[in-house]
Amino acid sequence: MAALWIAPLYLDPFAVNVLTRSMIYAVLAITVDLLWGYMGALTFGQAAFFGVGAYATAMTLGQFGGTPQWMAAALAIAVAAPAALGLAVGWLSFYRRSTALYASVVSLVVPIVVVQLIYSGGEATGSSSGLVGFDVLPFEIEGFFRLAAAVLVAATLAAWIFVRSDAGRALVAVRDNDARCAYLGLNPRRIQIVMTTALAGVAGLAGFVFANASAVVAPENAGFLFGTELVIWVALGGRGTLLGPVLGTIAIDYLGANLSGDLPFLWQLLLGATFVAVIILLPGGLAEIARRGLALLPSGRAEGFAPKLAARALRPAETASDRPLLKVSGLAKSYGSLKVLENIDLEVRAGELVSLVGPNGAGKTTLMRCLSDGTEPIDGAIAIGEVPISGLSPNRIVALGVGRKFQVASVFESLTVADCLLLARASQDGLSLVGRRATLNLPQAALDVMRMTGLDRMLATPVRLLSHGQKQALELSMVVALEPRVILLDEPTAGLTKAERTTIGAVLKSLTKDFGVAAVLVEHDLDFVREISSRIVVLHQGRLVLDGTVDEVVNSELVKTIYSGGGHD
Ligand SMILES: Nc1ncnc2c1ncn2[C@@H]1O[C@H](COP(=O)(O)OP(=O)(O)OP(=O)(O)O)[C@@H](O)[C@H]1O
Repeated sequence: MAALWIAPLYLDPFAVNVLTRSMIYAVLAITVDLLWGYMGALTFGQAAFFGVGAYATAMTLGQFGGTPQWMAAALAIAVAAPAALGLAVGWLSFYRRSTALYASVVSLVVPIVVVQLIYSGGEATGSSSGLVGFDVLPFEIEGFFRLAAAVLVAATLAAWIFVRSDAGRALVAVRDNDARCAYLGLNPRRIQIVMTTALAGVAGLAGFVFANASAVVAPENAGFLFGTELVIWVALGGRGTLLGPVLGTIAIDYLGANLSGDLPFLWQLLLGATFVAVIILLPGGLAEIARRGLALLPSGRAEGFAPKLAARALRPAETASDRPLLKVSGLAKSYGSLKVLENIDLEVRAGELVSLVGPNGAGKTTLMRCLSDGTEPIDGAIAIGEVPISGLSPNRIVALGVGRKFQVASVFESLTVADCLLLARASQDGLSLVGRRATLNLPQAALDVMRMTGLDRMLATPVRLLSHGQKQALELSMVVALEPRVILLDEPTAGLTKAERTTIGAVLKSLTKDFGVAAVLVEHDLDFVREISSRIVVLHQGRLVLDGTVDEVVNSELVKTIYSGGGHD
């Protein structure tokens, strides 16, 4: 801060002017980095929000003058207008079932639309010539330099605190695996929309400073070319790091201003070639070089953060009752003309562990999907407790008390073991926007799974370094940490050793017997099924062909025929 404060006294006016602009662009680079580097949404739209903020400032000050009241009003409009546009764009980009590519295309269209609006705005927007001659803050160039520096330092600090907080972990979780986020009861769409809105507001703030500092706004400030440049600067600097994009943007914009006047084509060529080289050779950007250098120093290899683990008291056991916790009536599901499930009736009560068996392709995973996602098109009805789940997205079904473990372990590869568990508790314990939770309170059953697989000693380990079996165990711990009333488990023991399987069996038995959880388990290991199930349901070619006690099913001729490859219609 001190260096930035005195820098304008030692720099020539050209450098002061250019660096003021570069630092404002660096604020924008931070917003692109948070959206793309951390949350995984490649965006070209930040230029549009910046342009709207700059134009809102210029139009307000041009119309009403730069009195303190109108200056404050211009600032408020410069933040609120892009934020409102950001809300609309966020909603359009991240509605349910939209893809990442779709969101990027929307972000590309927004600057084009905004520029067209500026062109067709006549005198109000100055059309292609932009706006000049409006009142600005009464600063000298040094004052604007310091204002830009203060905004940049504040934005960098705020972003730094945020990405290191618990909530920052949720951002990375959305990038890694938004489906898992939803199945932990978080709402990834809402996180994406809130971030788009908030960062559109920050871009608008940068636009306010820019309009004041440069005293001119032009359509290029909102255009998609500028939006693309921001992406290039962030990629070169190192997306997913904060200092990389900040320093990268300042360096490239400053160099560009110095070189592009004399060598416009050569500069573009140089920048393009460096961009391609960095993407191919150094996907982590220039920050990667710094990181590799730091990692060589003993002090550079800092251990990741790990909270203390503690057991939390589970809520009292669900009282045994005749009312089913899970009720499926007349369920049918087709993919086009392929009927995958037909006329399924199933009830699971508190304390029951129902195993779902059947040959490959019988429809077991599809049934699990229908039970945990109310937006799947189906015929028939499914209720959790007494609440019909039709139309409810997975995160709302989690809120009804349903936890689902997937067939292939679904965890967050870029996060640590502790972070995964933290996110599993987020829907109940909340997430801090500024700090880290020091103690992680998990249900005893989740701790048991952790202890027996040694995960409790690997809290700071990145998930991508875990073995297949450890990832399975971690996902199971996460699902148990949700404290579900109904737990859906698709092959939870695949890839685990015999000893681990036995312990998982004991954990599941305890969850159902002692805590009244209703469990549905898909499992191919019939010995395991026999040991722990209270009932077995046999699915064959999409139909429920048998629902009985362990003995009834194991001794059934029909089951023997199905598993020996017979039983076809
Ligand atoms: N998204 C989809 N689109 C089209 N067909 C699908 C889809 N998902 C599943 N199917 C089909 O539905 C049938 C049932 O699949 P499902 O995965 O539910 O079986 P499963 O019993 O879980 O098998 P496995 O034990 O191999 O996991 C299969 O014929 C499969 O090809």
